Amino acid sequence: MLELCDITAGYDRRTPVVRGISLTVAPGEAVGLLGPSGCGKSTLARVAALLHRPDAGTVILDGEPARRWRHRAPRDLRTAFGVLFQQPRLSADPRLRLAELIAEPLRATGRRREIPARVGELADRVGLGPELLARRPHEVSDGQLQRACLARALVLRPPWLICDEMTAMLDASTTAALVAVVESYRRESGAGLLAVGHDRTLLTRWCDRTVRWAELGGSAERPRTR
Ligand SMILES: Nc1ncnc2c1ncn2[C@@H]1O[C@H](COP(=O)(O)OP(=O)(O)OP(=O)(O)O)[C@@H](O)[C@H]1O
Repeated sequence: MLELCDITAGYDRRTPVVRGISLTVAPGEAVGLLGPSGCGKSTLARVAALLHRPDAGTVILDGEPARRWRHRAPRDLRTAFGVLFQQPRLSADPRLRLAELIAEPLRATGRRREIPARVGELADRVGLGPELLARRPHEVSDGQLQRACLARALVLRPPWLICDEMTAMLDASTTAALVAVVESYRRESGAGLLAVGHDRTLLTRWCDRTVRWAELGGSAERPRTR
């Protein structure tokens, strides 16, 4: 269970952008979080993935409250999340070829031996051929780079996925392809998903339930079921 309890977070303690938000994702569940631009969805998504320390409130992962954040979080908690952001270029090292980008989490966790098989399998899954895998981020389209970032997010087989406007920059067919990859991964792994965005049609089709930002807050979650 991923529990966000009464989270207050932001970039200046005097004016938090997220105030007293609570949200729960059950194992295997897909929850969509809808909200207008600038309301704080990305900030909350980063808190959920242990990438941003909240000013107040608790993130509880499978009963264990998170106490450390970013690189200070224990590895097993940090690697429990596969995270995808809206702009793949901001989260991709421009020096790495796509194959190296996908392999990065395996390298960082000392699992180099798994790299060839796992990168091949995931490249197939997201639809990247050998020629694209040899290119660097500036030599591919946003959609191709996002495919590589999705492969990277799945490479450690995380039990949780956090997708922050993952498809906002993409066309309809790439969006459908990436959502299909996420869903097939979730079917086989049982991973839970928090998908953040402002596309109501996409999120209500994709997720088991969708909650609106305006409905969250205080200490109680008031989910909207589709
Ligand atoms: N690194 C930062 N430093 C200071 N303020 C920030 C930072 N990142 C975001 N903000 C501000 O926090 C607020 C919430 O931003 P956030 O990105 O969480 O919203 P969002 O709902 O995801 O928006 P969008 O849908 O446009 O991506 C905004 O007012 C934004 O300007």
